[in-house]
Amino acid sequence: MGGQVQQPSNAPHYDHSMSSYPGLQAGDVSDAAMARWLQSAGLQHLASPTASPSLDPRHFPTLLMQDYARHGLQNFEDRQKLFRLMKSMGGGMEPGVETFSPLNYGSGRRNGVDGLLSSELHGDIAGGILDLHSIDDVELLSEDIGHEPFEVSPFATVTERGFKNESEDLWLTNKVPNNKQRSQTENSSLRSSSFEKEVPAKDSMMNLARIKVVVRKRPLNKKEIARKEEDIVSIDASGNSLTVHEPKLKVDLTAYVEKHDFVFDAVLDEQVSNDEVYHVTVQPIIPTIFQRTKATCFAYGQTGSGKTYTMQPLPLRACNDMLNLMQHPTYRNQGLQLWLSFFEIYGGKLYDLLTDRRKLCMREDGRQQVCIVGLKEFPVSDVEVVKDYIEKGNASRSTGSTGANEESSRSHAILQLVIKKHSNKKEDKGGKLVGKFSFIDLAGSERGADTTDNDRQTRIEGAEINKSLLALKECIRALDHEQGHIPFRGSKLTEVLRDSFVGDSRTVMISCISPNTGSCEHTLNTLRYADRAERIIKE
Ligand SMILES: Nc1ncnc2c1ncn2[C@@H]1O[C@H](COP(=O)(O)OP(=O)(O)OP(=O)(O)O)[C@@H](O)[C@H]1O
Repeated sequence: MGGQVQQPSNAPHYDHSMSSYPGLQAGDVSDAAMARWLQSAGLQHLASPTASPSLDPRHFPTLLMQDYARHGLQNFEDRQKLFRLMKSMGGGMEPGVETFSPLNYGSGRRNGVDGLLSSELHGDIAGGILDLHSIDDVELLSEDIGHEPFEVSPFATVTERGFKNESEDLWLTNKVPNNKQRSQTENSSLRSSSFEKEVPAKDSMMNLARIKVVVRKRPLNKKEIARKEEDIVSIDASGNSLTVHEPKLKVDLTAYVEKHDFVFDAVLDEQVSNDEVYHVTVQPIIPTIFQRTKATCFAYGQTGSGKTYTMQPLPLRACNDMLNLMQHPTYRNQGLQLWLSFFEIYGGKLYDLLTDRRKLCMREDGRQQVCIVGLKEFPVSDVEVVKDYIEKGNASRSTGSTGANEESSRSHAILQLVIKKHSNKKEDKGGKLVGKFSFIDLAGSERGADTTDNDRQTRIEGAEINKSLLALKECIRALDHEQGHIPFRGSKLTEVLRDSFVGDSRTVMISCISPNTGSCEHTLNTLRYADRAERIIKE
């Protein structure tokens, strides 16, 4: 699996397949048509005359993953888009045929693929799979920003280019990075940033999907390997679908396997590094934080599935990119300052993780703005300092031990990065909020359902966690249906996140799954939670 694109077994010969290229007539591959076609897939930057070497659809049937970088496909999403283009050319598939889940998910997807193949050329390439092209044409203004939006610099160029680093090479060549390589790449990615020189244009930022659902599968751990458990999750090379092979027994006790297929915006296999997770999930949203957006990224999944492992590195990388963007001429003299706070919700109560778990209290002001009284915010201008804050906060978190994880989180931990604009005026004490990114490491999803545990405290924890996860799903549902009423009051978690859901918001949900046989039921539950969230979005 991971990384290597499988070549279609019956890849079309160039001469015969041209008529099936959207907008291209056989023998008439004009640059303009090529550009329009790439544009329809959100890959317009590859059509530029400066893109070298330029892409030629005749080479698609033989294009390998290792060729992607050479053609300027630097990031994961571009590769997914191109892969889908190649698929749509007939690489062993009937147009419009996709993997469908038994839950009948994907009926909308068929339309999307048909849209791509229409002569209009305006079809949404992903049909909502990677809904990066859907345009939010109603730009909701957040209630608490009184000032004008920042102008995008005339120097700004549209770019979706991510940064290429060693971890990406490792991923491409299908090798699992060892610990040394991992720590080297993770440190080097903190020094470099794709935003140092370029700020994406506002239009391209606002084209980002409002809600994105990504699945991450962790590798089998030592205990699971020792127990000879099997890996029952296979990931499609397209990078957006997966199959769970559930072992089952018939009434006559013969064994059989039931397959469950799911499709999401992106599916990351066990070889994908934390850097790549960052590029796919958080990085595209960072510039929007400077444009009055409030973003939320959370990890969901059973205990031991990798939520903390996935979430912990993200704020550090986000800080690095935000600080770099602040140095860009567009923002350098705007009086911007980055602030960090870190707290947890445990048993329905709030605790500041950076001030010895001081108890906090949540209030609403007259404008229904959520205010966490007593929460300490720290100014940040250096990633090393952020590292210390994150370590300190994590050490204060409420953890316990579960069968699957010795260091299991019993709380929801919320790390917020806030950009504020400060002026020299006397009355401007705290600065005005520009944008906010909340990173949430949720407690294990199965705890709420755990009725076998007789410990009262654990049952209270479970009930609270369950309530908040349900409330979170309800809010995402309401948000996506653009309902006037969003049920924030369903739990402390959603109340706290209230201001991240109103106005111009972006949400990324990372569903973490364990691949072993013993976790099958929880894995299916996690995927169904994510699948519902995804379907809510597409309906
Ligand atoms: N993608 C991964 N690659 C390698 N190791 C991983 C990966 N994901 C998780 N792990 C390892 O699995 C173990 C459990 O991960 P983690 O603590 O992140 O789970 P969790 O979902 O946060 O659990 P809990 O809900 O109990 O807090 C850790 O030892 C972690 O290092």
